[in-house]
Amino acid sequence: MRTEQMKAFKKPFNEKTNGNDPKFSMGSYTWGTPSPNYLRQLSWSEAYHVSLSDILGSGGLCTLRSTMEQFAAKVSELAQKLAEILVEKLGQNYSTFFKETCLQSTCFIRMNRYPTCPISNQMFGLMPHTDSDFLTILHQDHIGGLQLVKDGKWIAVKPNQQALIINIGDLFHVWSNNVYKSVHHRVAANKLQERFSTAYFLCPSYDTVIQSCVEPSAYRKFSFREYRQQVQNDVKCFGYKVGLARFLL
Ligand SMILES: O=C(O)CCC(=O)C(=O)O
Ligand SMILES: [Fe+2]
Repeated sequence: MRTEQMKAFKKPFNEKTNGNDPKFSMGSYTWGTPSPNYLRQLSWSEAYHVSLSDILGSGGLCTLRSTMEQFAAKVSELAQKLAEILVEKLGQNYSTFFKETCLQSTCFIRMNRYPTCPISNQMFGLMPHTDSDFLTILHQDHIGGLQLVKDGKWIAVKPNQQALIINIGDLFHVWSNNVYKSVHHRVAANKLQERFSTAYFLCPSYDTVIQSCVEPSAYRKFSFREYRQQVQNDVKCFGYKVGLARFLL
């Protein structure tokens, strides 16, 4: 998977941006941040953010897409299992909720590349954020740079290529009514070495209503579509994601 990912990023810029190669939907390839207001809001990275509905059943014609499909099949099984365990630990009986709402076709894979950055002390590889999903399964290479907030402090996640990193996302945060915390994370820019990572986002269909599994809920109900829209609008207007604060009751 990583080899195919590296090949995809090696393509000339105009091939990546015109959306024809490697045949993902228009807009899957992104670089930087959509509308930064100042330098520190510009992520020093490029990514393919791919809806699995684009690649499922693509057959063997494109090596990247069929590799992604195989990767997704394995990782989605793991994501489902983890979600089930997390629900069970909450004492909730929603054993089929994730199987029914987070189909493979509604999930996403994001391939990230962080090029070397000559002004690494002024930039992030990826701006601080939380993920807008139920949970994320992340694989990073040996370079390091991922950091997360623990007890109010930014700490580095030691790179380990033999391990997967599991992040709770905003939707589980709401669903568990603040029991599982959506983790703030970011990637430091690196002056000397490029870095790659691959993320699988467990997402529901856009119509799914997100609400806490217990009452009284700290958040108002919203659809996943509404949440994505709000996040996109905020990023466009302010240069950053406001996130769950918008939905607090
Ligand atoms: O590259 C990483 O380690 C983090 C990637 C990430 O947070 C994301 O794609 O949402
Ligand atoms: Fe993330």
